[in-house]
Amino acid sequence: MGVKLEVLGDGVGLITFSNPPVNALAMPILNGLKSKFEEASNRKDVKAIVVMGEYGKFSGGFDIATLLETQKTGNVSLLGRVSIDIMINTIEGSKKPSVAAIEGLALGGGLELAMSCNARIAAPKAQLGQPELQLGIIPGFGGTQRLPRLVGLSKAIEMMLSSKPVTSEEGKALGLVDAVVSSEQLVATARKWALDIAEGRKPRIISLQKLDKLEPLGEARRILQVARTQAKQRSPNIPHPIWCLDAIEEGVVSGGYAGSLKEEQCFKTAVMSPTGKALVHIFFAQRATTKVPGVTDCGLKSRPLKKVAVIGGGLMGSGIATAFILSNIPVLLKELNESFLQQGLDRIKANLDSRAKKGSLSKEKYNKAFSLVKGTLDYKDFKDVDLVIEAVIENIQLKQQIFQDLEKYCPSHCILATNTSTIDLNLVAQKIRFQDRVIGAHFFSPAHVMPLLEIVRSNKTAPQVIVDLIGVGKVIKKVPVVVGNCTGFAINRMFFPYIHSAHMLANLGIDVYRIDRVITAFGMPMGPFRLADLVGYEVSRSVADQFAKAFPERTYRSQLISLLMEENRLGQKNGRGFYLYDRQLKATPDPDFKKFLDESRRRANIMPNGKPIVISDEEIVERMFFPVVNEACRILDEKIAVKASDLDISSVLGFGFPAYRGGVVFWGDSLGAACVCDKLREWSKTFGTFYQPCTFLEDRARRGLSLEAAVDAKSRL
Ligand SMILES: C[C@H](O)CC(=O)SCCNC(=O)CCNC(=O)[C@H](O)C(C)(C)COP(=O)(O)OP(=O)(O)OC[C@H]1O[C@@H](n2cnc3c(N)ncnc32)[C@H](O)[C@@H]1OP(=O)(O)O
Repeated sequence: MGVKLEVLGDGVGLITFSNPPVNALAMPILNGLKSKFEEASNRKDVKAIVVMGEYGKFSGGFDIATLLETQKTGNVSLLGRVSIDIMINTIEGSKKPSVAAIEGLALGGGLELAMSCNARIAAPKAQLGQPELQLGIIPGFGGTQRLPRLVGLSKAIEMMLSSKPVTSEEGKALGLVDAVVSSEQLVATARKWALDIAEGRKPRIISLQKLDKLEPLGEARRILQVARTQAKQRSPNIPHPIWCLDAIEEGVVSGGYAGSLKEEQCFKTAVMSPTGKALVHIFFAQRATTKVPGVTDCGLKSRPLKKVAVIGGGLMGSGIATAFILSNIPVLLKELNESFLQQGLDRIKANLDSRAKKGSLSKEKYNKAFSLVKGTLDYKDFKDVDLVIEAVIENIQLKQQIFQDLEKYCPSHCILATNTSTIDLNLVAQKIRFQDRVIGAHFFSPAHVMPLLEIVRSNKTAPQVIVDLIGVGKVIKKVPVVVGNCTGFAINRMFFPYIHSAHMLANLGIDVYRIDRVITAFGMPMGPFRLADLVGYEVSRSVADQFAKAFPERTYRSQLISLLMEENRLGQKNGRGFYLYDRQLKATPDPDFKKFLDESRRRANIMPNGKPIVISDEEIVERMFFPVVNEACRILDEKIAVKASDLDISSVLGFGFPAYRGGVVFWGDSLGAACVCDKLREWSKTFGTFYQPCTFLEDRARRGLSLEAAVDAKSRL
């Protein structure tokens, strides 16, 4: 880690910085850059400066660990005054011109550093972007000022608000990059460019003072107004997109320096905001999922995967097969008969078609992907597969038979995985000899789209097999979360109290449409009743049965869904469920729905004195999610998950808990363990054991500890 200055024979001062793996701009690097720029600026033998990152990467941006430390300590001075002090005064204000030589990536602060130079030369396919909003913050080293001046306001706003990078080639077309040259030519071209500027053959462009790409004031204000309206509509619960637009506007109206001052202020506010804290937490939580103590720290390497077999071509199996072939892994799809097999292959084709229709799959890639799937009816074809994923219906006997067959036909190194979402792994593997190669690979529907892979290990699963499956997850671009074995594992276990709470509230007199509205306003993609319509009631019922058996004391059973089914209301599937659906599947509340609700409430008979309870929207959210936090605590206590951040990521990627609230445990902590515990205890007095806080939560609340603090009990796995 460090910054060095090398003065080359042609008079170019080459500044190289390194901070593996992504050359993050930690404070020592930024201070090193400042000092080397000053030195180069003052040296008589330096005519011009080229700056580049080591290891084929420019920079992944400001060091996010520093953001975390600032948030944890509350010490905003850790952020320094980089924008004014280094980017404007030292780099742009240098006596010598500078050129950035970009390879690999220039993201966030990395791109801001490059934009402070007088030109940017990039190797092909580098990624350039301002992804700060994804972290709940805004660009803080001048990005809100320089990007609009280089690429125009509309494109700059789009890049910042979407957090999406552009390639070198796109950057060239936009004016962000001055030339794209091969990696071998990169430094030589940058040196020449820098000398051309120093010797007057090319203009010295100072991005912060550029005006030609900025729209006239009236037009700029209109663009900003439209962006503001859209940002508020799209993300009503988060403030930082608006702060980003405020900083841009200040720069457009009052000039780049005033804009930089405004940006600095908004950047610091954003870093310390609840959204900034939550999204920085999510960034690290996502990267921590592949660090499993006792498994990934033992020197094991994931073995290469050449061929996968998927058993069952239903919705899940076809989605899983699609995920593999899209990542160039050959798949053998096994079905019971020709007709089922054809249906499975057709489903895979439909998945690819839908990608192609959206423009995200070229004809060539489509053909390549589809050529990688082969159908079979015979286990004899399994002799060279490295991984089998069973994705048949949730029937224990059927799964046990399949695993016995697999043990017979698959090679001895082959991993045997089940996609069950609820059934105990030990039951699935009960009848086979080598249970150490059995693992759960729980995908979420649609499997080729949803980003999460819940990897379930039993107490017998070999660490090598877990490491292999983490590797598989990465290959197929999923976030793998490793959890222990129990009914529902981690994600469905957290989710089931949410659904039960919704039904309890409905039977306590709260309107189902109001519940859905409140939960959507909180940030979930849809409310629990709209979701039930989408998923189908059979699935909900079979999962509910499993939970009722495993956790009877905290199961709440309602008659509502049975009442709907009795009248052939099956949800979205037949256009009538909690909602009515038109041809475009647009859901509208049904005025006649009240009769089902009244009957369900009559049968449940839990309204105090027979009258609906009266509660605020805030309490609806708490009643829905505090039991989820409570279940997360049980999962941590039982060591089904090894760290709280795994549950945060699981809740965000598995059931759509808003990332900007940091995941369920982080959110619970933001309210305080005592607050969650006290309310649950209070509700449990009237409404029973469903709300009873668990001992882990009680203990944390009593000791004033956070829920995410590490668990000290020994693992039960
Ligand atoms: C003031 C400024 O405007 C503010 C900023 O610049 S904020 C930062 C803006 N930059 C970003 O948001 C980029 C964040 N990083 C990424 O998107 C991705 O890491 C990447 C595209 C750079 C690389 O992706 P990939 O190759 O899949 O590697 P990935 O596993 O994500 O990261 C590798 C390691 O680098 C770390 N890392 C990545 N970017 C980092 C950063 N900006 N700061 C600190 N660490 C970073 C990761 O935490 C991870 O560490 P680990 O190995 O200990 O878990």
